[in-house]
Amino acid sequence: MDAAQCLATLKALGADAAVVSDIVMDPAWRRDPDSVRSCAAATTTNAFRDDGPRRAARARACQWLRAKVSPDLRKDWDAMIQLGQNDVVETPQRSEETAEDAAGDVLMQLVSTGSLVDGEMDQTLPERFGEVLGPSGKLSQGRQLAREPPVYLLEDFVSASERQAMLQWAAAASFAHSRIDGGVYADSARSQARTSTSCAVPRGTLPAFDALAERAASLIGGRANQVEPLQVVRYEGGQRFDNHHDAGTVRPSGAIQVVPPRRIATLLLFLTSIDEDDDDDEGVPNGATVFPSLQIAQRPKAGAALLWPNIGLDGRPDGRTIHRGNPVRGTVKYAVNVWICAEDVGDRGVQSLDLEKLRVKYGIGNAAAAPVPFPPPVPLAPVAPPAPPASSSSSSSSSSSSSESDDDVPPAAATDFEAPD
Ligand SMILES: O=C(O)CCC(=O)C(=O)O
Ligand SMILES: [Fe+2]
Repeated sequence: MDAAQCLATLKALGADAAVVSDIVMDPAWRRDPDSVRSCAAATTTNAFRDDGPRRAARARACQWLRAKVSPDLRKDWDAMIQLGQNDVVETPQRSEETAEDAAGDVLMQLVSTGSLVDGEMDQTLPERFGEVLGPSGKLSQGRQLAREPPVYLLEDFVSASERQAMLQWAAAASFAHSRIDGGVYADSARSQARTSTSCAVPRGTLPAFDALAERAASLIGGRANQVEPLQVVRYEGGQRFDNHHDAGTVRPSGAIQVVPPRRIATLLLFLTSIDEDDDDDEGVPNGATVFPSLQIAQRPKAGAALLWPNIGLDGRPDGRTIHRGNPVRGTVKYAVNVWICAEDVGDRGVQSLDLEKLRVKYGIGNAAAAPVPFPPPVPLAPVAPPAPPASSSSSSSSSSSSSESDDDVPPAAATDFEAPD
């Protein structure tokens, strides 16, 4: 794709192509924060009207543009795309849309922000979550928010006194900026995608926390040793956690690269409630946990827990359980992450696991051991890029997508966007 094709794609999609073209024809745009934000906003305008193939085409154009943005301004670009995504997911039009449309939105966002690149999959997860959680399983009396994959809301999962004890502990604990990718990789970043603060809870801290870990693990037939040290999360002042998957990093192909230890399931316990009254004027559910592909938006409800599998019935990470924590405004949200893993993590905690051994054991990061690509949550039909206009740019940029990284971005003086002759 080059500049002319990118613009033609956006034009064909009815995006504010005039705005985009004004911006991108001036090579200085990529270093100017206002232009970067305007460009991101213009490229996502009305994206919710696109069907799957059109979304895919738009995502490609967005991704290509993002690669041209000066690296220090990528966070501005991503923030704008995320804003557009929130609009897309929460607008009333969504009720008419199918889960596939919603998944298309997620893909579009993930792809266009560049948070996805090709990766490996985990083929070895042996658990069949559905057998335990399905209608005949142990949890059939939980309120089932989605059938497949099964997502449950478990009211009063902890008692009022347990919850109070946890909140009291949290009030005195020391919270730090939350991390992504489990905080286990060197590049596990203080991410703009996750702006909350959090705090790990070592085993033995409080009987209520230990009981929670044990209860959660036993629900799916596991042991407390399979639960990572619990993590209390706190959101306030617009803090959020953008779309992500708890089992690992979502790649542009839709593949989810597992980050060890392998999180089979997540139980998210809400310690506080947020009512509808606390929503802003835009009608975005304040602080809700949202599964876009499953069209679930669960408001925090004190004492209740959400439980979902991170793997599908085929034992592979399931893209349909990509989820996010909506921004929290005007109140404080506390929740506890209970990540139930395929292997024992015991008292040692994640940090002390031999990650290299795990990577070797499960073929993570080893292309030869993971030859089968994980299908994207919703297969998007390939779209032929629109033919470039007759006065096509002489741009020689041929970088197309996921291989683009900060290193690949041409230096500031590159001329990809110079106006055609
Ligand atoms: O806060 C939420 O609603 C979601 C939190 C979450 O998904 C996480 O911490 O992994
Ligand atoms: Fe999560």
